[in-house]
Amino acid sequence: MEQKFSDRVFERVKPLWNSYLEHPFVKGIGEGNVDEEKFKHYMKQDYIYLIEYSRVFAIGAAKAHNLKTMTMFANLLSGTMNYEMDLHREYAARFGISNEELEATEPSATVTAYTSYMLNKAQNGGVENAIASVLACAWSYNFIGKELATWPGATEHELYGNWVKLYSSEEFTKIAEDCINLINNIAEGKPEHEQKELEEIIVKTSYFEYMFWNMAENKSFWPVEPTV
Ligand SMILES: Cc1ncc(CN)c(N)n1
Repeated sequence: MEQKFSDRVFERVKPLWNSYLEHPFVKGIGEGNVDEEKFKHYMKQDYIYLIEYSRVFAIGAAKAHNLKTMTMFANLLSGTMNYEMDLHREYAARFGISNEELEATEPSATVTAYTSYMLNKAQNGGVENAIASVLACAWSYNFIGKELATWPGATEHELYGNWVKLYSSEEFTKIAEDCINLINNIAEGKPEHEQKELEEIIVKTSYFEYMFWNMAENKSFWPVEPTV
């Protein structure tokens, strides 16, 4: 059977994605013992990350060559803004954070770097760059969610259970699978050097994902100069 582009990508990123499962913040969600202040910081930063991530889907829709691809990007955009971001709004309400405050969150250095990278690639390339920029985001969260859902008590945890449930849900699995199908359809038949460029975007965004988990664990924002 012919290898799909996503199979080759998965082989490359698997060690890095497996390391997410060892990350203290991710493990803490699965074990239900993440510090609440760290989780609040993560949730706020993730909300504004998702606004920029949604823009990448919009760019993909605008650059699509046919109606089927355009519709898929539009559905991914709607799924993110209405389904995934509802989780963040629900957590914010529990923490007493208004939607206005959530939306006005100042982006950290990691969020700024990550979203600037994705938007730059999507704006300066074709539709293939748009989907390559968001693939690791959707797919790796589903990879993590499905794994954590097998950990004892993870989906029932009173605070973090909803996170695990959403990212392992059928709806979110469909979002991840739609991204995988899009990249396979778009990468198919492209010359090796172009496939390599897409693979590089997916590897870089996978590194950014790791940096995001670090940002959450360390509650980091911007580095502070010791002398100022
Ligand atoms: C940083 C990040 N990456 C990916 C996802 C999943 N859309 C997310 N919510 N946040």
